[in-house]
Amino acid sequence: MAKVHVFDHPLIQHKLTFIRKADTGTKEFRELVDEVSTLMAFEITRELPLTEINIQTPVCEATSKVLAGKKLGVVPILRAGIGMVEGILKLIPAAKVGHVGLYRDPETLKPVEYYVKLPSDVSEREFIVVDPMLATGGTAIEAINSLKKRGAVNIKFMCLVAAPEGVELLTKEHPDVDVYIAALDEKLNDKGYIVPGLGDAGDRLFGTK
Ligand SMILES: O=P(O)(O)OC[C@H]1O[C@H](OP(=O)(O)OP(=O)(O)O)[C@H](O)[C@@H]1O
Ligand SMILES: O=c1cc[nH]c(=O)[nH]1
Ligand SMILES: [Mg+2]
Repeated sequence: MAKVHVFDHPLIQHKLTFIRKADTGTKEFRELVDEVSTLMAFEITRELPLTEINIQTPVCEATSKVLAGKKLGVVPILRAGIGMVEGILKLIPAAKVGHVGLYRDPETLKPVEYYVKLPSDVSEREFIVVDPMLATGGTAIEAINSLKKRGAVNIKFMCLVAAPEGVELLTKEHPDVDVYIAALDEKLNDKGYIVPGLGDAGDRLFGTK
């Protein structure tokens, strides 16, 4: 069964408030999404394996811990997921970056795939699929289907704001995928937007309508 982690760290919650505010402009919105993504990456990497190496400190020889070199991949769901990539790479710069392009049809709310590019060693990597919004869940489910179809076996999903409907469907469809959320909101409205949410994440990141 998938685990659902809601990050209640005060810095994440504080920054998210300003991301949500309608009068936050594109520049500040993008910077805040970047910062929250770094903070979430700090939490999500908590269980990365370590190994010990021998080093010389100015005082003596010692054994000390370094990352064991697990192969990681970050996969933003285009477009809005792009806003989270740099923030994550600040902490795990060696991760490879794949892309899955999906948009949600505004009438049917069904996801439409238009692009996929993943690292070649898909089955050996641990992937973090990122998108600021998990609304109906259709997009995240399709993105993960796309990765699994190409051989991915180790996947986490990370988003800023989720609706309960999306979390329920995603964890039902992909029980092996743990979900990491900055805030679990109240519901979806009749247009499929998260309430209270933050509006259209892609439009707010890139200044489009
Ligand atoms: O959970 P769902 O109901 O599927 O909705 C969530 C999706 O909708 C938004 O993308 P959008 O279609 O606006 O594309 P964009 O990133 O290009 O703006 C958002 O960034 C998610 O990808
Ligand atoms: O609230 C929502 C729902 C889907 N996509 C968004 O960008 N925002
Ligand atoms: Mg959008």
